[in-house]
Amino acid sequence: MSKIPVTVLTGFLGAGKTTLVNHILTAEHGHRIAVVENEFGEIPIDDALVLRSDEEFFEMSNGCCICCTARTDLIDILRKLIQRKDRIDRVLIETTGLADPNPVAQTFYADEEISEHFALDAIVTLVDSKHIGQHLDGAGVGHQAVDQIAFADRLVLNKIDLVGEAELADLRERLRGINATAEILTSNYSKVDLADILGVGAFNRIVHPAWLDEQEHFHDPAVNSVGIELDSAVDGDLDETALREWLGRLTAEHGDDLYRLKGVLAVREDARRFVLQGIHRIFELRPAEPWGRDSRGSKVVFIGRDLDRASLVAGLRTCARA
Ligand SMILES: Nc1nc2c(ncn2[C@@H]2O[C@H](COP(=O)(O)OP(=O)(O)OP(=O)(O)O)[C@@H](O)[C@H]2O)c(=O)[nH]1
Repeated sequence: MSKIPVTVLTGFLGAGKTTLVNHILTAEHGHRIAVVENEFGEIPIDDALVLRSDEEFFEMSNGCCICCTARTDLIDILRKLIQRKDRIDRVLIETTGLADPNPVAQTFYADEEISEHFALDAIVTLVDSKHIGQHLDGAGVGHQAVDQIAFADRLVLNKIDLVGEAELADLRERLRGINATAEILTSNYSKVDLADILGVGAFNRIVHPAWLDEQEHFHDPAVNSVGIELDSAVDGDLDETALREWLGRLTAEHGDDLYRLKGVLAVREDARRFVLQGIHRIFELRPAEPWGRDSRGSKVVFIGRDLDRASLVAGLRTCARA
């Protein structure tokens, strides 16, 4: 049974989230998306569209529906969506004002029924290209605007009508300094190709090798990124038990500072690649495609605050010697 992919949408105040949601709810894009709103009442939809108090979902004419968690919690909403599964093919959760995607992400791992039907797909962060600079100026880690950029899988630079090419190039450079790995898209009035933000499989995807090369560009001292590469022929494969224990300890002890961990790993005596994905204290390590003729090796990227490269390298190497 295929799981319904879930996109988590974040973005600082005024970035264009509501504009995107309105676009999803009204345009003929062919996707049947359930939009879960944090707070109902933010979307400027007609009076005619306002939910009656006993209704939890409002169906739009393009096949999408909208529901809100103000009245009930996310798990309840998702349970109800399971019953409507034949009518939706994607879920988008707008995390209004929520800097930390951890509680939302947790829902998809911690609850058995939910994780059976849904799979976290990607975290998409909308950025107001004109104004984000002033939010980032002087903002340290822990500031919403910085954090939302740091943990994104996709960054959508919106409002590009308001900036020139040079300004946009500077912005890209700056965002690369906070998040070396997210794919960057641009938009006007949040008009993105929905296929670019929904069902992208960031949580399933094999890590792109270019990620590690991009570490060199990382220069924001507050948020840093540590990329580690082990060549199996030289350093050996990893022991799965040791690896799980180490990751468990690492995320338990440093979960607050670890925004994302992602990687592809060579596990001893297993022909398959193992994919690592994590957000703060949640991590998932699972087998994926076989290595085949590719040479085996482990690549991991940690993104977070004040990460200690030496101890991360030592920790991972220990798993290769276990
Ligand atoms: N010029 C320009 N304005 C835009 C664009 N996208 C959105 N806006 C405008 O920016 C304002 C804020 O957009 P919203 O979609 O409400 O932003 P939001 O992220 O939902 O804002 P909050 O709910 O405050 O977090 C609105 O007036 C939009 O019409 C764009 O690409 N260019």
